[in-house]
Amino acid sequence: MNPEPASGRTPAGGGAALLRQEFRAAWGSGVGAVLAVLISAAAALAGPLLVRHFVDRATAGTTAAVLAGTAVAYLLAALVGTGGRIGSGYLAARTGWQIADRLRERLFQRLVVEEPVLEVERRQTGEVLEQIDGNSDIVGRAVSESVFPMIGNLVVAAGILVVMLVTVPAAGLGLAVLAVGLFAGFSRISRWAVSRWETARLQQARLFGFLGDALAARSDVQPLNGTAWVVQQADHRLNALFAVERRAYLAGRTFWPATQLFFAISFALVLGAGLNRMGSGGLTIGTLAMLYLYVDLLQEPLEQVSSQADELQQMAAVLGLSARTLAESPMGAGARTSARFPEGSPGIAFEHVTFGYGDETVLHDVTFDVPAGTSLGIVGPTGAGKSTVVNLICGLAAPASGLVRIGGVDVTTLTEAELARHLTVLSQGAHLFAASVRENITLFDDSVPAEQVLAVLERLDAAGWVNALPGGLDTRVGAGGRGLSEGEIQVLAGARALLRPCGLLVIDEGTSRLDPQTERVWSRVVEAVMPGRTVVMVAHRTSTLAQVDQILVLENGRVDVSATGNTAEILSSRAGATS
Ligand SMILES: Nc1ncnc2c1ncn2[C@@H]1O[C@H](COP(=O)(O)OP(=O)(O)OP(=O)(O)O)[C@@H](O)[C@H]1O
Repeated sequence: MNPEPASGRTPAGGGAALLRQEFRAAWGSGVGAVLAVLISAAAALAGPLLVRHFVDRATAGTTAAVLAGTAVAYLLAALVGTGGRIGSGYLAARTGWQIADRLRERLFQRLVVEEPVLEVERRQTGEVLEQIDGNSDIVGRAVSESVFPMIGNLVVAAGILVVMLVTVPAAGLGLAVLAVGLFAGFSRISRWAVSRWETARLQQARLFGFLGDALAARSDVQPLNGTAWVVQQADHRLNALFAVERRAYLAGRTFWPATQLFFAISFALVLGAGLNRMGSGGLTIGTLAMLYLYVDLLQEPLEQVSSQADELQQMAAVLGLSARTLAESPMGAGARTSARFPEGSPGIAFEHVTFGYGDETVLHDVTFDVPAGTSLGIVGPTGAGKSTVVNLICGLAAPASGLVRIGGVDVTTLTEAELARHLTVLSQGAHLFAASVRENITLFDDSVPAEQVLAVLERLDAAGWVNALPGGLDTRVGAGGRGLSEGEIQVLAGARALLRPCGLLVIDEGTSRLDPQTERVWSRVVEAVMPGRTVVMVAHRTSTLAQVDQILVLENGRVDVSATGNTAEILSSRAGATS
């Protein structure tokens, strides 16, 4: 169970705060993993103590029973240590993947669900996926494979230092000073490496964005002989990424010779001091053996710490980036209220609307009115601003000035859910999911009965075609409608729009270039979905324009008043002009 909502904002404090938040969400297995790590560390520390006991008792001539008891205790410690390592490995992996899944969910929520559609579309799919999945994966792997082992290694190292300070104080103190120096150096190098890893992660996301684009454009690129260019671009990006990653990786690895030096100095200091004290009778042979084993035990944690450094630095970089992403407010997030508009077919009004993408104004002082239950066709040359008008009606963008009203209510004050309750869209570019025909029509709403879906298809004259498919309504469709004709895709899009009991319909004719048969199917779909609704249609063909009550002509983002008006008059004047 998540103690916090998946979309909860990350407080100030960046990556560390985010990691703490995520740990709190996976606290059960996290605490278990820490306990298991502490148990295995304690077992590792107990080994040399038991050896000292054994050697000192043996040299003092104790009984075989005491020695056997110590040996059994040693074996038990080894067994507990192994059990602790297995348990911590399992719990650490569990914690890591819980954290990764939650982070994935939060990043998805932020970058895909909360972000306005137009912003999401601006970014490359591969880049967004890499930011969500690639980054969460790195955090999950680092938590399970490096964070918990690192805690165990630090506990073992600290325990050894304490034993050294008690047994050979001067050498122990020297080691403590060296360890503090090593830690400070490591922190410094890490800060540098983390910033390199941040750059590397951003570059990797861009690389994936490019690869996703190249994949999507494959059918265009190949005939245009652009493959070499794509490969060259990918190569260029990979080389740049490799250069940054190499620098970041090397920064982590510079720690390795330092740990080796620390180990060599520890060996010399502790054994030198130990031998010296033994010569003067201040140390038993058992204690010297224990010191040797402890210094030897230090090698593994030190090596692991240096080999895990780059994984931890990458994790820190990713956490920092993710925390910044999660803390940003979605662009254009305004004060949406619980405003509602009346049931039925609401009217639409644009009042002196001006709008631009960035600095470029694309709609200038646009005013029009679509009374409830009537229809408006918007025409105009490419780039005139037709789709932008639709974006404003659908709440995908907000006017820079002026008002867009639906049912008399300012559309920017409506929540997405309230707008979606009243608005349905029919687009020639409708996306079909890799799912069944039925799921594509109901948009995965299992509560809609098959009979209702078939009734809708009947109204589009398509029930026979769907029933003849190998699995009927349950036939699977390829992603983007692969395996279906253009006309069939439009029928499914029409069925989707018909099924939703919304009083407001937006129709987006993406193109006028349809073959005659598909055009006939499209006209039939449009005719079936319009009755009883307020309709705004971006129109590209006369056959569909004939079905609307009014026509609005846009030219360079402005309403061409002289050409705008009642459909019958405009169409007859056009016919007159061309006859
Ligand atoms: N998401 C966007 N970001 C930036 N500029 C955009 C965006 N969408 C459209 N534009 C620009 O806004 C202007 C109007 O575009 P819009 O898509 O509304 O025109 P349109 O009349 O629908 O064109 P078409 O008939 O070719 O679809 C164009 O100059 C276009 O380049």
